[in-house]
Amino acid sequence: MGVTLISDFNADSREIIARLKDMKQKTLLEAWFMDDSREDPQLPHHRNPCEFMSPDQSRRFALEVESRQDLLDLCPEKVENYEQKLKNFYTEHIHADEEIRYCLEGSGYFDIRDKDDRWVRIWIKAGDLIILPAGIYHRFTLDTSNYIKLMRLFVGEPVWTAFNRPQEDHPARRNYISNFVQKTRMPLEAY
Ligand SMILES: CSCCC(=O)C(=O)O
Ligand SMILES: [Fe+2]
Repeated sequence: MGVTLISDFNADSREIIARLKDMKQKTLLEAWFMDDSREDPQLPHHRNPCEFMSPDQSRRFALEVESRQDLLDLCPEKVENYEQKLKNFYTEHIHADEEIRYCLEGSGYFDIRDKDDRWVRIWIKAGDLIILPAGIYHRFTLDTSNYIKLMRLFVGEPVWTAFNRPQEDHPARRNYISNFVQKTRMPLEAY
């Protein structure tokens, strides 16, 4: 299940952001470990047998966003250089800042690397909010429905830059490894 459903998108975007700010925690999205196949990325890529993320594997995030956002309507008719954009989104990368996305319509897959470098596929649908920490390796693709409408939210100045893997010396990567990956190796009671 997602975080919340905000169906009234015509509401002032500041109101939406205020509502997002009210949500103090993020619930587990539908997420699973991926198989190793290089076939069509838009297929679900479950392992056999399926291996879903457990609630304990999900982490909580406090959400603080400023009122900076834009909309991305991702389908062939509405986006220039659609094929190239999709290819770029599916290239493994990091950012210097958090990546915050709220799904208004449609669906798609965010793939993130876990601490053991396995791909975890997270299925984002209308009403879902995802916040990827700065420095986490990730990529994105549409699913077979071929459409998603995303609100991109930023803390501070919008920065789009993607740094493709490998980026082990990037400050955001180093910070992520020391603050996040090492903590997730500790037992849960240590939080
Ligand atoms: C379509 S939004 C997700 C793609 C992505 O990782 C990015 O924009 O950096
Ligand atoms: Fe990204």
